[in-house]
Amino acid sequence: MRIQISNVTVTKNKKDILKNVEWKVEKGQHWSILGLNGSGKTTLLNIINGYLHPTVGQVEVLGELFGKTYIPDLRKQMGLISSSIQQQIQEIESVLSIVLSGKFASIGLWEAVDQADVEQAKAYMSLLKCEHLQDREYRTLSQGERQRILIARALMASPKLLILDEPCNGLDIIAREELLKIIETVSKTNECPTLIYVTHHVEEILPCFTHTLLLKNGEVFKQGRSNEILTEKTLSDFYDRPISVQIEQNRTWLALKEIVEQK
Ligand SMILES: Nc1ncnc2c1ncn2[C@@H]1O[C@H](COP(=O)(O)OP(=O)(O)OP(=O)(O)O)[C@@H](O)[C@H]1O
Repeated sequence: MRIQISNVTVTKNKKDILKNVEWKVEKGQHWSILGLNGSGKTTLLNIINGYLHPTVGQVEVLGELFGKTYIPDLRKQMGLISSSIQQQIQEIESVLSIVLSGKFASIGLWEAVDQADVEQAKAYMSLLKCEHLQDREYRTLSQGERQRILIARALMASPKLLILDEPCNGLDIIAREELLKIIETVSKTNECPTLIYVTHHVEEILPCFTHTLLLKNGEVFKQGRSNEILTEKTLSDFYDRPISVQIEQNRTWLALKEIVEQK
């Protein structure tokens, strides 16, 4: 079992921002988490990373029960790609150094590396299609390039779990599609960690995401196999709007029926 969240409630200022969440992620699955703004996605990720403790309930990640494990050690087995990680990277650090620092899960490269580490970093940069950027400073990179480098960096630690928190935010359609294609490629590698992909956008849910969790107002609205969750009926209920669904390139694309019909 990669993640087991049992009956988790988080209460802040007398409000339940997560309520009775039950969720299991098994080895071999990749999950997307879909929710509107304020639905509790970030709170759930903070619970998994051990940055936030539930008010009620039990959390187990990679077989370790929270409360009985040393979370900083556990975090070394979890990669996280998020806007807050992006902001922590030094503007003048080189791409190769950033990727290498992933081996130590450090911001900045402070430890000695050997040739095998450099070869490994180059292999990941090649997988993420950013090898040509290795000597560039972080500040000179586009948003899409930054995301690719941060994924290569996360893979250097050989994590068992890789959390991608809205990685396509701020990307234009071409950069977004390039990044999604790369994520699909990563998902097919033998050593691919369990992926957790958080998004507002259904069309970003790639075929590799075998399962989807719908979060609404802090509660699990529905969860299960993506092809059973991403249906017109479930998504219309989820968004409280009539939704029409089209499947293209094995992905689900949405339109609001009211808007389609007004045309
Ligand atoms: N410390 C806190 N005190 C009070 N309310 C909070 C706190 N942290 C989060 N919330 C509220 O809990 C709700 C869920 O927040 P969360 O950030 O988890 O949502 P989200 O799904 O990640 O949203 P977004 O997609 O906009 O990032 C929001 O209404 C937020 O205002």
